[in-house]
Amino acid sequence: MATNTFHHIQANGWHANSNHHTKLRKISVNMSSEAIGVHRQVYGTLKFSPIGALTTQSLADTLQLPSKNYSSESLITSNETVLTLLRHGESMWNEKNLFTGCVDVPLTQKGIEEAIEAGKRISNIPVDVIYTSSLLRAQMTAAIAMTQHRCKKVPAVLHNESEQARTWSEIHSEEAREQSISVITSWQLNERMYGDLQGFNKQETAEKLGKELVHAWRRTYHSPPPNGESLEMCSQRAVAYFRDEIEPQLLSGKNLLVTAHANSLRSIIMYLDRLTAEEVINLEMLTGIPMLYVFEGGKFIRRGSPVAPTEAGVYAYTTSLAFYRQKLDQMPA
Ligand SMILES: O=C(O)[C@@H](CO)OP(=O)(O)O
Repeated sequence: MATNTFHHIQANGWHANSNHHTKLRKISVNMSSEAIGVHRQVYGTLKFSPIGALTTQSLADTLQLPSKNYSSESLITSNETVLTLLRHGESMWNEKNLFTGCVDVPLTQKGIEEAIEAGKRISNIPVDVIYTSSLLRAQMTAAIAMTQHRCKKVPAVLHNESEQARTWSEIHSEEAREQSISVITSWQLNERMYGDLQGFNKQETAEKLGKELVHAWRRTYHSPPPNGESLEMCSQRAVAYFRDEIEPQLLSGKNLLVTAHANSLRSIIMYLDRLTAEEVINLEMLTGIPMLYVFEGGKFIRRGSPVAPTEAGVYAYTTSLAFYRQKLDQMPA
């Protein structure tokens, strides 16, 4: 991989060390300057999906926007939707370098700050529904990130653990419902279950049992840690959930935020980017760095990580996103 390419990916908080499959292409995005106010070049990492999001058709579709309603659903009238993936901020066990897996520990102060920063980065990206794991650190990250969102909607957890919990958490005012974003929690998005390693220090374990063995448990696709899940096992439940629950929502026009974990997200990205078992070894997920995908025509196109809310280029990903940002600008303060 060319040095520039590697640096670009690193700058986006995205460590994909694979050097022969990641192609960086420069995409010239020429949008209506009157409508969008930007004409910029956007850099995207393309693996196997062709770029198809920027067509005159989608621009024409997007131009038919209602003026009063600020919901992202009505703003994005093309068939395009966005998927934002976000690993939780630093947890108290990340800080201590302990194998965490399904142990349910909260964020550190640094993790809270990372979630705020992530929220700023996605504050102009539409979010209609939030999916999160059933673990506190992912839920905290989603809730904290949404405090920064310019739509000012309130995330509200749908409690689906029993019929009673579902009924008792219902919102009955239509106005309040419109101003809220449903949060759907699912164990299938949880971190891989780390088995007998949960609670042990990663470095000490590597020193005791051998670096190669521990690296194989942590990063390879097929090797399960003792009594725990391999990435493959984690992938079977996380990707099945993604295909059965998350993809249909994107297809139905919803823009989604998914907050989850290093290995459930590695599984999902492996599926989205069609990585091989070899390639996924080098896929590292940083805490609190959002990654944006555009979903159009049944294809996922990775668009990188939004850098900052002030960065004009962020809004030049697609015309629909630029319009959504423009509508947010018009919202009363
Ligand atoms: O401990 C864990 O649960 C995970 C993520 O922090 O560790 P790893 O770096 O091995 O994926």
